[in-house]
Amino acid sequence: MDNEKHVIDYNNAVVSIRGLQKSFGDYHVLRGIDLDLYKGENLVVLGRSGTGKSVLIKVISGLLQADSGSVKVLGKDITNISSLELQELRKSIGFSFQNSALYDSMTVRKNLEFPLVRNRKNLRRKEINELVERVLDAVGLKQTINQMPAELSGGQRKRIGIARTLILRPEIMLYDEPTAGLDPITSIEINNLINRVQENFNTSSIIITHDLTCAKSTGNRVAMLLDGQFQRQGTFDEVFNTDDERVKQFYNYNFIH
Ligand SMILES: Nc1ncnc2c1ncn2[C@@H]1O[C@H](COP(=O)(O)OP(=O)(O)OP(=O)(O)O)[C@@H](O)[C@H]1O
Repeated sequence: MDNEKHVIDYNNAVVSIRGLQKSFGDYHVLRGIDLDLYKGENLVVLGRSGTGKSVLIKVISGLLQADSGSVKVLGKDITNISSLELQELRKSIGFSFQNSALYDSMTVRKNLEFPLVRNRKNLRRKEINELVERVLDAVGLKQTINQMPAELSGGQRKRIGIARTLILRPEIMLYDEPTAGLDPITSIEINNLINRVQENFNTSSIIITHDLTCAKSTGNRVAMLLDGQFQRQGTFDEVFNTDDERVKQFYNYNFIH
C-alpha cells in the first residue's frame, strides 16, 4: 500500500464525458450524459433499475461503444482510439463486477494470480507471492489464501473480487453494485473497504449502487441518473435536498436506516 496522503484533485478529471448517447434499438438509454470523475474521488452513480448505470460504466471501460459524444479516460478519448490503445488503457481500469466473477475451480491464491500471470508476464514467483499476499492483507483475508470460492461467504467473495482487481494497481475503479445481495453489516464492511482502497491505493472510483447507505458513506460526490441524464450532482445532501418527486421517491424506497 502507498503511504502518501490521499487527496482529491478537483482540477484533474480522470474521466470526462460530454454528450454521451447510447441506444439499444428504439430504447434511448443514455441521452446526453455529462460527467467528470476527479482524481482521487469516489463518485457514486445512483438511479433506478434499468436507467443505464451499468451501460455507462461499460462504455467507460470500453466494453460497449458509445453512439455519440466524447468519453475521455486518463486523457484519451476512447470513442476514437485504436483497439490496441484501448487494450492498453483498460489495464488502468479495474472493474469490480456485481457477481465477483471468481473462478470456482481455483483457490483464492490462483484467482489472484490469474490477472498477474496474464498481464504481467515477466514477474518472478517471489514477486507474484508478495503481490498476492499484499492485496489479501489489504482486504483483510490473508487466512483464505488456500480456500475455494465456494467456501467463502458472499462478503468474502466480494472482497476477494476487489482484491483481484486491485492486484494490477488500477488508477480507476468501477464498482458495479458492490453491496447487492449482502446483509447490512457485511455491506458496511464493503463500504469501509471501498474507502480504504481510495485512501491506500489512491484510486479514483465510480460506485454504482441502489444502496443509499453505501452512497452516503463512500461518495465524495453523488450523481443521479434520471431519464437518461445526470440531472442532479453534488454531495449526498445536495442531491436529495429537493422537491423533485422522482428523487424523493427514490430516497423513500431505498433508504434503509
Ligand atoms: N447489450 C445490450 N443489449 C440490449 N439492451 C441492453 C444491453 N445492455 C443493456 N441494455 C438495456 O439498457 C437498459 C439499461 O441497462 P443497465 O444494465 O445499464 O441498467 P442499470 O441502471 O444498471 O440497472 P440495474 O440497477 O437493474 O442493474 C436496460 O433496459 C437494458 O435492458
